[in-house]
Amino acid sequence: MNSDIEKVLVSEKEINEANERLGKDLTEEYSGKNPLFVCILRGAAMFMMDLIRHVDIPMEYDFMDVSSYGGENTDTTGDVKIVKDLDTSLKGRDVVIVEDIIDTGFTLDRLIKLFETREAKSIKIVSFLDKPARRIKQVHVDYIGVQIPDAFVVGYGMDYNEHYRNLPYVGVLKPEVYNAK
Ligand SMILES: O=P(O)(O)OC[C@H]1O[C@H](OP(=O)(O)OP(=O)(O)O)[C@H](O)[C@@H]1O
Ligand SMILES: Nc1nc2[nH]cnc2c(=O)[nH]1
Repeated sequence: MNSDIEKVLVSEKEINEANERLGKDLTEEYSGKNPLFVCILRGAAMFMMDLIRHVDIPMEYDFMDVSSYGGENTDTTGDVKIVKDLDTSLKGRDVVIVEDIIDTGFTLDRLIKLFETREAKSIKIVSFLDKPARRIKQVHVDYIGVQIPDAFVVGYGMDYNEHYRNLPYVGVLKPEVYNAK
């Protein structure tokens, strides 16, 4: 285990189990619909690539980069900025927004409103993690991998100051890691 990690919250085994279950559910729901999976960079990249191995139907994907947290800031600003937009039209498409984590809900709330203006036929959300204790915007998350308590997590795509995204599990950092920065 990485020496900066205090505790593993979601193990590799639990990650694989969640992805298998979610992939099966999405395969059933979207059969015959050629859904467009929209990966919200950067955190959700690892999750989406694992998830779609279990989605056994024709589908497409695209990437969008939005940002509300930056650098050493582990709290939300409520201000969501589009850094890179989609290349694919959403008009008439069954869209699945793929997120790594829903925390305050600000990012998702903003994205859903934006995608509605782009005339998507349907919009559903799959998030690997859900942290309901910190919700400010009430958003409906259709598919959830794992619910976690109120803690700032890293790994499996998620960063602290751009580090730890490559860890194959989700964990909590030791307090001294923050103090050292
Ligand atoms: O529910 P919220 O409070 O809005 O938080 C969730 C968002 O925060 C994270 O992204 P972040 O801005 O950290 O960017 P990153 O994915 O590039 O690390 C995560 O990927 C979500 O998009
Ligand atoms: N890395 C990381 N990004 C987040 N964005 C919203 N919540 C979190 C979190 O717990 N960890």
